[in-house]
Order: sequence, then structure tokens, then C-alpha cells
Amino acid sequence: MSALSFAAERAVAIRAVLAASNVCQRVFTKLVNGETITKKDKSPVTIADYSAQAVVNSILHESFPADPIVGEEDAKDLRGEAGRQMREKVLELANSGLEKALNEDLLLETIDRGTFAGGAKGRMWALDPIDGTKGFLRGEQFAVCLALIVDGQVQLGVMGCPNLPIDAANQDGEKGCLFITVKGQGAFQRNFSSSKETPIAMGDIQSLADASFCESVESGHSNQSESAKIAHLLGITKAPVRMDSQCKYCSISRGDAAVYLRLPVSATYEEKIWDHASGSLLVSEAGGIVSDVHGKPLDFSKGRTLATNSGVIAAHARIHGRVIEAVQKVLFPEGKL
Ligand SMILES: Nc1ncnc2c1ncn2[C@@H]1O[C@H](COP(=O)(O)O)[C@@H](OP(=O)(O)O)[C@H]1O
Ligand SMILES: [Mg+2]
Ligand SMILES: [Mg+2]
Ligand SMILES: [Mg+2]
Repeated sequence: MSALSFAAERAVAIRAVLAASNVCQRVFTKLVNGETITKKDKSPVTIADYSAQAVVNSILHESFPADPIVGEEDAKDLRGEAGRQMREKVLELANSGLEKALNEDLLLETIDRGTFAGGAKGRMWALDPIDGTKGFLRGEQFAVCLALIVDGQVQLGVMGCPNLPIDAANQDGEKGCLFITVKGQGAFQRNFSSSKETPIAMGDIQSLADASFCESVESGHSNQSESAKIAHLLGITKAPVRMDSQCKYCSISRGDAAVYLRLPVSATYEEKIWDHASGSLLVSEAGGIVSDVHGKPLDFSKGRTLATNSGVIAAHARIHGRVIEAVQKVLFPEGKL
């Protein structure tokens, strides 16, 4: 393999994402069984977020101590007397996923290794310990998402999707998929229960009449009335597949749906790099194109957000241009950008 094979990073990222995914599942089981955590407060997802970030950051630090991490969470609310109860729960859960146990101080330090500002230079990891927190709480889709970015380019992505069926055609079958991609090396899926990887590819759609598109469950995250108009213009007749988290990128990468639309609901919201880094590389390695609503590539070099992009449009390379045309017609009918 070439010097840029990222074989070590790939193996470590898989281990970290699997360990964190297991911790998230453990929190959810406790939540539904009502053992130590109750569904009434918002804490289950918060506890899972912190624990998963601690697990991934800790595993990354063992192998790549010099690498900065752009993680969604920080340990502010876990500090002091006010954070004691939550801190104790997070410590117990994080340690359940780690070989080398952390103590309280190390836990906080480990979570706060995720506060890196990002930028255009050097290596950094982007981590969303639970993407799709709303889906997690509903018992639906969520994903542990980890990416390696080098000089502003996403080079590697690993996503753990504990509630995603291995085969979309068998929704009641085994759940728990891991998606793995390295730039130039293709896109792969494996089960949580086996290390055998299978190559995946986007469906090579000939006619959009047979296609379906996916979008967020949350109307506050993506404009669902505009997406309906775009779908209509493209001749898509099927109802949208609404799904939380980067599971959408994973789904289209293996051909479950043809298009992913994420249309801005506010002019000021900036998409976060950890919400898109791993998923966007998976789609491009599976034969797709990912851009913003103007057709501009996502720029991961601007810090913690995609500050120069607006929304996300992902589709098979063959149809991406047509989708962007429809997006432009609906979002900017006057032709102004
Ligand atoms: N106004 C907004 N527009 C777009 N995305 C938003 C948003 N507010 C929050 N989000 C992001 O949407 C992500 C979930 O994506 P989706 O809606 O596709 O499931 C959230 O990730 P977290 O759940 O990790 O916080 C959050 O970062
Ligand atoms: Mg997220
Ligand atoms: Mg998150
Ligand atoms: Mg969040």
C-alpha cells in the first residue's frame, strides 16, 4: 500500500467507533429499561454523547497523541459540584467501553481534547459522538461519526449505525452496520457482528421516476416543503425517506435511495464539519457527488463549520447536475444566488 493508505488510522477509527457505538447502545438499553437513567430528563442522550466522545478521544489519543480533534461536545457541564452526578455516570459508561480506565480528571481532559478549532492546515479528526440525538431518543437512527481531515480534505471516514438494518430490504432483520471509507480506496459496509467488509456503491439510477430521496426527520434542520417541490420537478414520485443522522449518507451510498437533500431553513445556520465529513467522503467513494445547494464542494478547511457552504445535496454523479438545477430553480426562482 502507498504511504497514504491510512491503514493504521482506519483500524484505530473502526475500533473507536465500534466501542463508542456499544456504549451508546448500553445507554439506550438502560434508558428504555428505566434502570439508572430515566427518559423524563434530557440526560440520556447527553450522557451517551459525553461517554461516546470520551471513548473515541481516548482510543485516538493512545495511537495518535499529536492529532487534534474537532469534537461536538465539551466537558464544561461536567465540571464542579453542578456536574458531579452526570460526571459519575459518564465516567462509569465511558470506562465500560475502554480497556484502560479513566479517572474523573482524565475523563474531562479527554472529552476536552475535542475543542480544536479546525482549519486548513495539518491533520485533525472530526467527531460527532452521536449524530442524530433526536433519533437516538426516539429509538430510531443515529450514528457515531469519525473522520480524518488532512489539509482541509477528508481522507477517511468511519460511521457506526447501531439501529440501521444491514439490508434495507429486510427492515426486521439484523441491525448494526459500520461504514468505512478511505479516499481513493472505495466505500465499504460491515456488520457489527463480523469484520468481513463488503464494497458498496450508489444505485446507478437511469430514471428518477423510480428513485426516492431522503432528508432529515426534523423540519427544523432541513426545509421539507422546498424538498417536495424539488422532488416534483425531478419527477420523483415516491414519498421521502426521512431519517436522522449521517445514516442518510450511508443509505444512499449503498443504493437505498438516490438523492439526499438538506435545504437550509435559516440563512444564518452554518453546518458543522462533524455532521458531514465522514458521510460526504463515503458518498464520493461510492460514486456520488456531494455539494452545497449551489453545487459548490463542501469546504472542510474553514474551521468547525462549513462556513462558506449552504445546505447539502448528494446524489449519484450521473444525476447530481440535474438535481442542482432543480434545487436552484426552486430555491432561487429569480435566478439570484
Ligand atoms: N438549523 C439546523 N439546520 C441544519 N442542521 C441542524 C440545525 N440545527 C441542528 N442541526 C444539526 O443536525 C444534526 C442532525 O442531523 P439530521 O437532522 O440530519 O438528523 C444535528 O446533529 P446532532 O444530533 O449530532 O446534534 C445538528 O448538528
Ligand atoms: Mg450531528
Ligand atoms: Mg451529535
Ligand atoms: Mg448536537
